[in-house]
Amino acid sequence: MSTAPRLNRSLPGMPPAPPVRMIHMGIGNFHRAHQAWYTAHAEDSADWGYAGFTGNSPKISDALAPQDGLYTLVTQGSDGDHPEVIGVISEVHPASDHAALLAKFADPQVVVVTITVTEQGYLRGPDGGLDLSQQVVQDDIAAAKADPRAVVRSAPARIAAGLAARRKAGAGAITILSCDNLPANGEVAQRVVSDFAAAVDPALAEWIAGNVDFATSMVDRITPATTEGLQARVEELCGWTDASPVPTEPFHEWVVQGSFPAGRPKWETAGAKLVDDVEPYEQRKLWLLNGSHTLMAYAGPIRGHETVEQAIKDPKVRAWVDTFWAEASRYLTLPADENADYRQALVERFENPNIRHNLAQIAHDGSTKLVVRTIPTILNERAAGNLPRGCATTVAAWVLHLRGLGAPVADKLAGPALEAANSGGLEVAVPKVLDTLSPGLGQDAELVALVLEQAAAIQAD
Ligand SMILES: NC(=O)c1ccc[n+]([C@@H]2O[C@H](COP(=O)([O-])OP(=O)(O)OC[C@H]3O[C@@H](n4cnc5c(N)ncnc54)[C@H](O)[C@@H]3O)[C@@H](O)[C@H]2O)c1
Ligand SMILES: O=P(O)(O)OC[C@@H](O)[C@@H](O)[C@H](O)[C@H](O)CO
Repeated sequence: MSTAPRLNRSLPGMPPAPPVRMIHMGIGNFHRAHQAWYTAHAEDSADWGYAGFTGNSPKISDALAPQDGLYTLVTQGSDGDHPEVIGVISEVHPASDHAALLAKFADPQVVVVTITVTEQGYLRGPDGGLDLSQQVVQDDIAAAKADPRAVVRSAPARIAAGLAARRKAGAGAITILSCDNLPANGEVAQRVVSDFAAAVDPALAEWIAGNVDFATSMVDRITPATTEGLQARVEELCGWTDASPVPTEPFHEWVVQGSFPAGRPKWETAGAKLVDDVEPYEQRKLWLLNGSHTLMAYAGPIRGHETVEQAIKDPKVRAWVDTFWAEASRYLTLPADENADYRQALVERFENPNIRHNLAQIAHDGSTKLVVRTIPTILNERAAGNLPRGCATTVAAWVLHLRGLGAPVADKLAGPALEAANSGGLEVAVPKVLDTLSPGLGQDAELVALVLEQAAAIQAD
């Protein structure tokens, strides 16, 4: 049993809690390595504290509340582990503390809400709007109609309930800033929150349209899940126990587009880029980094790999990744030489031997991820008359994954794809799975043949 003290603000040298002027919804590892890090490193960090809320499970709030919101961020580079205490989370709450969430939204001092609720947390339907067919959405609409302060569970409903409380309090304009790996994540957040509000109270939807800035951002920092080994390492390096330290890589990037009518931390002083159009950066990151992660997450485990590092160092996987990158790069709008440098830097980041990024973690929720990471390049390539072998490798590996090979399936929305993938032999399954990703794609005989070829290649040797 350790005799080391638990990390908390009364230990010598710990930072004071800044005043709460921001909310984070979906506090997990990524928020703590990224938005909280940028805030802690901004020149006005002493003025900007976070009230952090988990997205669903109370695991992180249970770990951080006894630590006064403090945690150890361990940057794992080729030169070893660098621990740092991050102090900008001034208070932390479980998602179930709905009253606290409403109180923070109603506070005029609070002017920014960052969110990381995962790609599936937005509950989008096939038309991009809020999926009204989902039970949780229907339950939340009924609850919010009966009482605007009623406890609701989905992210769009919780944000809309917070905004209703803000409108009632006359607390003024606010920015909702999405930090999830989704293209046009600000527009996506705006659409699902506005759809929810319109279903509950059209006047609220109108208030949102006039008072809420939905900002968009490209976020990047490879941040795996915490391990017990990291907890032991922190105790060894720092002399305190931390129930929830965060491992991360040295690289970080944040490109933000928003008007922030009520202010924000000076994130640019910590290296964030504030731009008028985030889309070119988003596309490059989602297609090159996340797209190749997705390829490796399904193909890697079938070839016996557990981590990104192992997969990228397998020459066969590396060749598939290079092929995929060449295909996707044809449709990027940033300068070609910058994209080439970006790919080279990605190889170095993926090969980092000190970061253990499990492929099974990245394999979660493929039905949502392939649609934004792989399908756009397939459609672009087919329209140009090309056969995209790299993209076909991702699809083939995903079909094999859905048929039980490699990492276990963890994807609440994969029902139709799972059924399609297991409906017969691969020749039957592949067109059906392609149709779940993009209706009609399964009719493309040349593409189907290529996916089958790559399925054989993944399973060879
Ligand atoms: N980890 C990374 O390297 C990384 C990098 C860039 C972007 N991101 C984005 O951040 C998200 C979270 O990643 P993480 O590493 O912090 O994961 P995590 O598992 O550490 O935390 C996930 C958080 O999301 C919440 N959540 C999960 N499902 C939800 C749902 N359906 N509705 C509302 N909240 C939900 C959880 O309660 C938790 O608070 C990713 O899905 C991705 O979009 C992560
Ligand atoms: O976080 P997800 O689940 O959207 O995707 C898994 C990884 O591709 C992702 O977390 C990357 O590590 C991250 O996007 C790097 O910035």
